[in-house]
Amino acid sequence: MYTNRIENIINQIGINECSSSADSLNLNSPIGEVNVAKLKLAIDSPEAVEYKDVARKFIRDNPALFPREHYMGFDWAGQREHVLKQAKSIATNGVVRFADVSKNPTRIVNVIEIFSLYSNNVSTKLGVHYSLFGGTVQYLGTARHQKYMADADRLDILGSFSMTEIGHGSNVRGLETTATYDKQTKEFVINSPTPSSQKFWIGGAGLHGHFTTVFARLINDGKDHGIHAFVVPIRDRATHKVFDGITIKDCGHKMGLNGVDNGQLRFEHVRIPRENLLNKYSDVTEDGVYSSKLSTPIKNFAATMAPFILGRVLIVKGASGASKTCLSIAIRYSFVRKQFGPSLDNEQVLMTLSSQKRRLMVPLANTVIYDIYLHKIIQQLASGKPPASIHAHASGIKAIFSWDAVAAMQTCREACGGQGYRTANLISEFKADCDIICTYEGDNTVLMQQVAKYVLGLKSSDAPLKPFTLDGPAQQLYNLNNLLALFEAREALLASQVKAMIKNSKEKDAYYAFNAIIPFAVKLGHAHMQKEILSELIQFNNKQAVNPIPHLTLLYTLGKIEEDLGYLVSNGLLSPKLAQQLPTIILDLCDQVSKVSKQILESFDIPQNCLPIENLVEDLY
Ligand SMILES: Cc1cc2nc3c(=O)[nH]c(=O)nc-3n(C[C@H](O)[C@H](O)[C@H](O)COP(=O)(O)OP(=O)(O)OC[C@H]3O[C@@H](n4cnc5c(N)ncnc54)[C@H](O)[C@@H]3O)c2cc1C
Repeated sequence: MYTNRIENIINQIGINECSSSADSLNLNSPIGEVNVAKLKLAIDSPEAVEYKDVARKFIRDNPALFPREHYMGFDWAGQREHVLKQAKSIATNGVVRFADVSKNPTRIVNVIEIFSLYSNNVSTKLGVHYSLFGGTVQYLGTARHQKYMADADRLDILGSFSMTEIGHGSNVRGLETTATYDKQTKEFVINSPTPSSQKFWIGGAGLHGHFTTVFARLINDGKDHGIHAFVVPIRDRATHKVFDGITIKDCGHKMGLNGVDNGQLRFEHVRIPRENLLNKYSDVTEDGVYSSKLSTPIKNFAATMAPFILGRVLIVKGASGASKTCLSIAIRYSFVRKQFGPSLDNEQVLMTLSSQKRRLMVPLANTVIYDIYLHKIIQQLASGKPPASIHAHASGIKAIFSWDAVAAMQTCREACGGQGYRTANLISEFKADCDIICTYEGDNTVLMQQVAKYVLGLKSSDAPLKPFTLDGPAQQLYNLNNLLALFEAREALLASQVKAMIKNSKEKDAYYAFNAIIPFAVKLGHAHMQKEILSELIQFNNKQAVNPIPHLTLLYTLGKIEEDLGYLVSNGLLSPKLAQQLPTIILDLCDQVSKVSKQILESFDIPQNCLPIENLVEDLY
C-alpha cells in the first residue's frame, strides 16, 4: 500500500524514471526548464512529501502560533513559554508522534525539518523530547518502559536527555555520575559524586521537564559496568516541584536557542526503581545479578549510543530548514535590491553581480544536495536494519552539513548588507540559533574522526594505490563519473597517508599517535563523505534526471574540489591546467543556477509565516 502511494505521487507528477545516466547528462549545456512540482517532490522525496505537507499546512493554518514576527514580541521567559505552547499544539494535534521514532522515523525527521523552516527553537524543543528522551526510551528500553509513552506523546509529561556533565562533554565514556544497585531495596541510587559530574546543558530540564534519561556508570556489587541509561523522574507532574535530592539550575541566557530551557542537574543519592534501567541490552536481576547481551562494555557503550543516529539526522534536518529559509531571504532580496549599474539611472539588482551569484548559489546547491543524500540515511534508518556504515555516515553528514549551513548563514547575512543584520529580517535569529549544531549531538571535529576511523577500518583502505590524475580538456570537469573517480583516488591516498603517519609515528602509545594526526583524519572524513555524497547523487540523477539537480550536483562537487585544490594539485590528483579552469566553470554554473534559483526556492515550499514580514525591501521600494 505504501509503495502504491509513492507510485501514485510519482505518476501524478510525471517523474521520468531512468531517463538518462550521469554520463549522458550533458552538464556543459544550459539548465533546461525547471518544473517546480517535480523538483519539490525530488528534494522532499516521494516518501516524505506528504508528511512535510502536513507540517507546512499546520504552520500556515496557525498564524497566531507561528507569527511572522517570530519571537520578537516576547521577553526571554515569554519566548520559552511560547515555544512550549508551539510544541504542545504540534503534539496534541498529532503532527509529531512518539510511535514514529521507532516505527516511522521518515515521518518524524521530515516533519521536524519543516518546523525548523520557522525556527530551530521549536524544532529543538520537539527533537529533545521526542528523539533524545523518546528515542532513548524506545531504542534502549523494553515493554516495561512503554508506560511513559502515552502521556509523553501529548506532552503532558516532558522528557529530557542527561548525558553531558560539566567535566565531560565529547568524551562520554568518562562520565562520572553513578547508578549503584541496592539489592536490599531493589533500587538504583543515582548520584553526582563530584562537582564536575553535574549534568549540564540538559535541554528541556531547566524549566519544563518531568523526566530525564540519565547516562550513568552502573555499579553492581562494587563493580563498574560502564555507561547505562536510566529513566529518572525530576519534577512532580501535578505540583511541578523538583523531587528531593535533585538540584536543578538554569544554564542561563545563551548565544541562541533561548526558547529552549537548558538546565544543570545534580543528584544526591536519588533512589529510582530497578525497572527504570533501560534494559534492552543489559539488566540487573532483583537479587543483584548483572547480565548483558553484549560481550564487552565497549559494545554495550556503542549500543547505548544508538539513539544518536536519529538525533543526528534531526540535527541535519534543523540545519536544512534554517538554511532554506535564510537562503530564501537572501536570494529574494538580491533580486530586488539595486546597487550600482552602468549609469546612475540604470542601477542593477544585486543578483546581476557575479560575486553575489558565486556566494549564494554554491550554498544553495549544497543545501539541495545534502538534503537528497539524507534520503538514503533516512531510508536506512527506516529499514529497521541499517548497515554498519550508518553510524559513520549519519555522523559525517551531521558534521559537514552543519558546518556548511552555519557558513551559509553568515554568507546570507553579508549578502543582504546592513539589512541582513536587522533582527526583523530573521537571518540573525537563525544564525545564532544554528551555531550550536556544530557542537551538540557530537562535536563536529570529534565526529569527523569517527568517520576517518570507519574508513581506516575498511578492507578497501588496504588496497594498493592506483596511479590517478584527472587531466585533459575542460570537458573532463563536467563529467560526474570522472569527478567521482577523483574523489575515490583522494580518499584512497589520504587513507594510506594517514595509516603511514600513524605507523611511523614516534609516539609509542596509540592514543598519542592518532592525536598527532587529527587534522589529517578530519580531512579524510571530509574526503570520504564528499565521495559518498557524490556517488549517491550520481545514482539519484541516473534514476530521475530532475532539472536542475544534475547541475547542482556538479556545482556542489566543483565547489568542494575548489576548497581542496591545494591538496589535489600538490598530490598530482588534478592537473594544474584543469585546476586553473575550475573557477570560471564554477562562476558560469553559478550564473546558470541563479537564473532558476527562484524556482528552486519555490520548490522548498516555505510557508509565508516563516519569512520576514516585509521581505526586507518593501520598506524601500
Ligand atoms: C545549547 C546546548 C544544548 C545542549 N543540549 C544537551 C542535552 O540536551 N543533553 C546533553 O546531554 N547535552 C547537551 N548539550 C551538550 C553538548 O552535547 C556538548 O556541549 C557537546 O557534546 C560538546 O561537549 P563540551 O561542550 O564539553 O565540549 P568539549 O568536549 O570539551 O570540546 C571542546 C573543544 O575541544 C575539541 N575536542 C574535544 N575532544 C576532542 C578530540 N578528541 N579531538 C579533537 N578535538 C576535540 C572540540 O572539537 C571542541 O572544539 C548541549 C549543549 C548546548 C550548548
